[in-house]
Amino acid sequence: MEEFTIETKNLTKISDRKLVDNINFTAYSGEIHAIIGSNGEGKTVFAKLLAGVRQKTSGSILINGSDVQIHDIVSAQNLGIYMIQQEQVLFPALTVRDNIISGNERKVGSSRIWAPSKKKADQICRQYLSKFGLDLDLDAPVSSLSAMEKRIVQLVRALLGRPRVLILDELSSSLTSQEIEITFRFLEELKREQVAIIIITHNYSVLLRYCDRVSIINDGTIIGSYSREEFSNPDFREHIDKLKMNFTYPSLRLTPGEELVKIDHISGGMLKDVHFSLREGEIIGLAGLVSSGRTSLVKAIMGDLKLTSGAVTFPGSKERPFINIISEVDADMALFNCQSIPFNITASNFKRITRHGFTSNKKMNLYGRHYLDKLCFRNVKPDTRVAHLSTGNKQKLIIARSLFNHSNIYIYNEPTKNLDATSRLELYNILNALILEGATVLLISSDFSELIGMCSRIILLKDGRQIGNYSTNYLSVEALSKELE
Ligand SMILES: Nc1ncnc2c1ncn2[C@@H]1O[C@H](COP(=O)(O)OP(=O)(O)OP(=O)(O)O)[C@@H](O)[C@H]1O
Repeated sequence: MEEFTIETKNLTKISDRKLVDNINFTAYSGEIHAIIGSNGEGKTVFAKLLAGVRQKTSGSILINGSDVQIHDIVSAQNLGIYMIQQEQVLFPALTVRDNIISGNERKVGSSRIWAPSKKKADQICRQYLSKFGLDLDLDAPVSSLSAMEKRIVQLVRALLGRPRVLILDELSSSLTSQEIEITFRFLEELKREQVAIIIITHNYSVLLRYCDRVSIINDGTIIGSYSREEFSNPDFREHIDKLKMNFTYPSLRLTPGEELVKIDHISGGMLKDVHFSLREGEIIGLAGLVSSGRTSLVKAIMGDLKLTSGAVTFPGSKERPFINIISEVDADMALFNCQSIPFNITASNFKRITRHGFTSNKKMNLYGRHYLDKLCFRNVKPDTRVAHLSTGNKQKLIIARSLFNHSNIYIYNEPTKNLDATSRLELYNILNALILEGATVLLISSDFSELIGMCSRIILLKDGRQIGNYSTNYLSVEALSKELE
């Protein structure tokens, strides 16, 4: 592929306010260009304008200096611009094969009339999936895949279109460092083929390790662009400090108190002889790769999995206590999109806002405002529509909802996915406050540095078996990844 540039000149998008404000931006073929910034600053809206998912209000997009018209996704794709969105844009009930091939039929050799043969489609799907080390059942519905596998299916679908510009919105969230490495090894290959790769990320190590250039978005506009050689400039460091991307974990190690949950040699589903305890004042990490049994273990604790041996007990409670959980489903599935922000926050415990049998709107709004402040939502008001929130802000809303309902057992599955560094730190401090009050937290995360930074112990699961229960004092990300290989 020949070299080219994709540029924007004064690109602007106005909705109820300016979401993208006069952005001048250039990305070059054969580079990985990162876009960074806090939650809700306009990164996704900007990327969607390039990819034709949303339409600009004014300004222009240019390829090699010539104005191009992007009216919709198809016109963007005809110019070679493809985007992997943060939300999963897949057909959950269709097979892996159909999801990959849909929209790409002509590119895999079908005629105007006939769909591509199953044999040909399978061959192409396997060829691309194997680049990521995946050997998926092509007849499986996409809904049965893990987060990483779904992302790769979306990526493969885009790759079949032979993109010139590939935009990846938060590809690395919920991926382990190994999975990130596999993905970027492939992106490096595309880079050599002169594809311009634009990634939106909150992950500082991804930025340092893989990106050639970075643009910083604040309040809908680009406030600085830096090449890799400029990453040590004081000016750039100042931006990074402001975004807190180089934060250190506020780890708090307390002496564990009473046992709150005892997982006593349980087997059932895919779990085999898993055993550990959750005690007051502890954050315990749970690490495992795809299909390791993390979800089954959560189900077992919630009483939602039939056990063949062992038991989950709650010493100190006569009956099953209330467990506060953030599950792995996408924010869009977990929120009431047509209801207000205060409704979504207080929905976990309407009793707290009920007077004389009626929910009090006044109390609902009061609590809504309180949690918006507590979790530092920027540019968000209680009456902002939930559907219009950025992905990171939706995730914060889920966290706020879980905090609204007090409990002393918290199970948080990937709670920091899509959060900017400031919001992550905010959440870590909240977790510390919870354990200081005597709660216990089971933190499930693909981010091993987060687990090592915040947890006192880490349980390792592999193929449903517990292969380790380690203190994090002397544990490194590399050692943890090696154990799980
Ligand atoms: N359709 C819409 N109408 C009104 N406001 C919107 C709409 N879509 C997005 N916004 C607002 O635009 C701003 C930028 O959103 P965007 O999704 O681009 O943020 P982001 O920088 O990608 O954040 P994150 O890191 O959380 O993904 C947010 O304040 C969001 O609430």
